[in-house]
Amino acid sequence: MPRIPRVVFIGMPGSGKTRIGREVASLMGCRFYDSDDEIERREGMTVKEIFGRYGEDEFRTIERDVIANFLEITNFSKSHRNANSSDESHVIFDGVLSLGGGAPMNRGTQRVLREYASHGGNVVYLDAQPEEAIEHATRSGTRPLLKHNPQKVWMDLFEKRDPTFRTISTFIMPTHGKTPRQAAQTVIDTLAERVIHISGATPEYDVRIGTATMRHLPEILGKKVIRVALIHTTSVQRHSDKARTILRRAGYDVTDIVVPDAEKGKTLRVVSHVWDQLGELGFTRSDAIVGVGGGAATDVAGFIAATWLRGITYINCPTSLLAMVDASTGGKTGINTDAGKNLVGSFYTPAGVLADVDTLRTLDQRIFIEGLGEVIKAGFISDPQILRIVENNADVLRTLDPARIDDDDMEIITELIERSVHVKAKHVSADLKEQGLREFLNYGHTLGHAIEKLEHFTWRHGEAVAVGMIFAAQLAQIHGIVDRTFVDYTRDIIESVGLPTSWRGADDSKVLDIMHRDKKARGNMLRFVVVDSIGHARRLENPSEDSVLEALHRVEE
Ligand SMILES: NC(=O)c1ccc[n+]([C@@H]2O[C@H](COP(=O)([O-])OP(=O)(O)OC[C@H]3O[C@@H](n4cnc5c(N)ncnc54)[C@H](O)[C@@H]3O)[C@@H](O)[C@H]2O)c1
Ligand SMILES: O=C(O)C(=O)C[C@@H](O)[C@H](O)[C@H](O)COP(=O)(O)O
Repeated sequence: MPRIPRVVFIGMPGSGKTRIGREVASLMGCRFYDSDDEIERREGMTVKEIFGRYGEDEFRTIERDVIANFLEITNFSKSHRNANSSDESHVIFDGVLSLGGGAPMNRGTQRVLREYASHGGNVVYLDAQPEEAIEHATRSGTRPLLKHNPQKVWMDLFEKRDPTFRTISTFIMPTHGKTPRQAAQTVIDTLAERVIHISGATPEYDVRIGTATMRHLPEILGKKVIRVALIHTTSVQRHSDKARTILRRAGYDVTDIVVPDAEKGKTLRVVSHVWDQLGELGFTRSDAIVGVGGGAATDVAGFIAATWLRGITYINCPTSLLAMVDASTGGKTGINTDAGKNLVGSFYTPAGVLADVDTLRTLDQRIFIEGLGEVIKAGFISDPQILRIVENNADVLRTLDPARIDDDDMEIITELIERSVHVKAKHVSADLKEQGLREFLNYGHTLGHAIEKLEHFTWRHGEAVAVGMIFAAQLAQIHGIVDRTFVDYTRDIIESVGLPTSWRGADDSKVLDIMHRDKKARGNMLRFVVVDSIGHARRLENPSEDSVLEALHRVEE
């Protein structure tokens, strides 16, 4: 089976393509290759001699062929493949390749790199500080190009190459302040991330799930952003501290804006107060918001971003399981009003979602388990494998102490997050504004939102959704859509992870009243999402009030 480099480094002269590339290869226990060495071996001449004898155009053609050969472009089949997963594959991703500084400027080489990346290859742009890179590049005195006025020559090249490097790379790695070893470790951590692309929205963006993912904040914000408002609650202070450090190191002017915890933060009063703060700070359209926290914090941060100056850039850094699997992705932003939950908001897409799974370690156990409500929902509406993983690991999940998550637990949790985000991505990419498919993400929410409101938010969102799913299953059974076994299975899996399975809280009329204010309702007609077989959702429109109340009474037991 052909072997293809797992990562290809590109960058300016002196950016560390060889030093960092070698470190990455050594940490991964694989071989390091340099395209210039390979060209010299193949041609039996030095790069300088090839330039001298044939000129740059011919050199770039040879270089393109060597790189294409390395990347086995012709061996790629149409089947999906991912260098970062163990998916079945017709090639093995192994080794590290470093390219000559000017290589990605050749159109043919660009096509080769794009094809490689489209099959899961990693093209890493080492983004070095000019002074450091120039110093490194000129130190050996072996680069003829930089012999005279290296500062100007390097900067001119940088102006030309940087935009291309940014578009051609699959990720950009700022190297400033890092030893080659640290930079290599960061590359390896990034390669281990699970990345889910969200399309069908402007901007399109990635959800990155892994460790220390907040390091990507600067590369997503880019160079135009000057001020960043870091919106968070005090309960996640240590995580927002990390974000602040990363942002300040990258040169942003960062202001912390602390909002009240949980649903208390999702109010117009809080939003209005933050608008005032942004006004005082002189926030312009080229400034940005970073929301760090649970789903309530990311919902309100997103809403503020959507409404300030009619929309500025924002990034979500979810820190609860529920926010990672659901709330942070998809661009539903909003606040609660006296009339009900999430009744005011907008669809406004983040520029990126950075889920650092290590932040889960500071969660309360109840909040962790709550998140499983939305995980199970994703399983019921779209991905039966999620339910199998939950079933197989129910004891671990129910008794998990987040402070003591070990590697095996983390693997299970990360898999559940990744799968749930895929479910979310499928629905929001196809239907950002909830005109059809996206409604299925609301499974369990019609009663769920009513419970939250009637219990004055003492019930957690995921807990209420859990009971809401049992209610929806009961309703589906009453309407002959599923049988009793399905209802029992729903209740059992929810119970197995320690989520509530019943609720008795209010007059029927109060529950019905809130259900009528659900966003899925149309006029006087109630509409529900039900599941007719595991992994497949559909709508149930205008069921009789008797059947709705019968289902409600069944969850009181
Ligand atoms: N926009 C969407 O698509 C979407 C989807 C699902 C849920 N939601 C919303 O998300 C909210 C529920 O999210 P949630 O369950 O994360 O609740 P939450 O935001 O209230 O967070 C739960 C609690 O955990 C704390 N917390 C969060 N991360 C922590 C950490 N790492 N360490 C310690 N404490 C931490 C929070 O401060 C809070 O006290 C609801 O408002 C719900 O409506 C939105
Ligand atoms: O993203 C969606 O769409 C969802 O419905 C996801 C839900 O899990 C989430 O709770 C959402 O906030 C509910 O939206 P709402 O419009 O019903 O309030």
